[in-house]
Amino acid sequence: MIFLIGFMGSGKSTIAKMVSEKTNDPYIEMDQAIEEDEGMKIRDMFALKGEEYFRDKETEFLRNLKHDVVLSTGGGVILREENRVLMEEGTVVYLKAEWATIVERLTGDTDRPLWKGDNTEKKKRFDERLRLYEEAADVVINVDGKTPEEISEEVIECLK
Ligand SMILES: Nc1ncnc2c1ncn2[C@@H]1O[C@H](COP(=O)(O)OP(=O)(O)O)[C@@H](O)[C@H]1O
Ligand SMILES: O=C(O)C1=C[C@@H](OP(=O)(O)O)[C@@H](O)[C@H](O)C1
Ligand SMILES: [Mg+2]
Repeated sequence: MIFLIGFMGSGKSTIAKMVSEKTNDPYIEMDQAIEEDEGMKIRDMFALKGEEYFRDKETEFLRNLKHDVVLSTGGGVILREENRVLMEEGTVVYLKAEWATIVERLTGDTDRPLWKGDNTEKKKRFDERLRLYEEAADVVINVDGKTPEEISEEVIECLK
């Protein structure tokens, strides 16, 4: 099992798909799987049911994961201790991006309910989470200035 973790915009969804295409290992995009299970977009889930409801779905998803897959998680998966413990079952790869990289990629994004407010608020969330990503990670890959192609190759390389 490979878990890709990292802040919103670090490239988890993009890289999981690419790694899976290169290795032929199956992959799951956790946010997408939850959206399909719930029949609802994540931003609507946050708005209608609240963040905790979504967090429960994330934990449930990890508890029920049976098959060996490449999994792109959502950026907040590291918030719950139970999730961090569940991910110890596999290799946790942290896609580490500088704040400037995140801003460059997500400016104008309206899909992510927690990508909101002014930059100080967003940066605070980023800073608060850094330690949790580092702690949960088995492997850290710096993604700044690299193409998805290069990052995918690095992920595959470090899993050998
Ligand atoms: N290495 C990269 N270089 C440039 N843009 C990237 C790279 N990886 C992802 N992106 C872009 O950044 C945005 C966020 O990527 P995404 O895979 O959704 O991240 P996450 O799942 O971590 O939030 C998307 O628009 C994606 O195309
Ligand atoms: O960081 C977060 O708390 C979240 C990140 C999102 O996934 P991405 O990291 O793929 O954007 C998604 O799970 C949800 O909007 C919450
Ligand atoms: Mg994603």
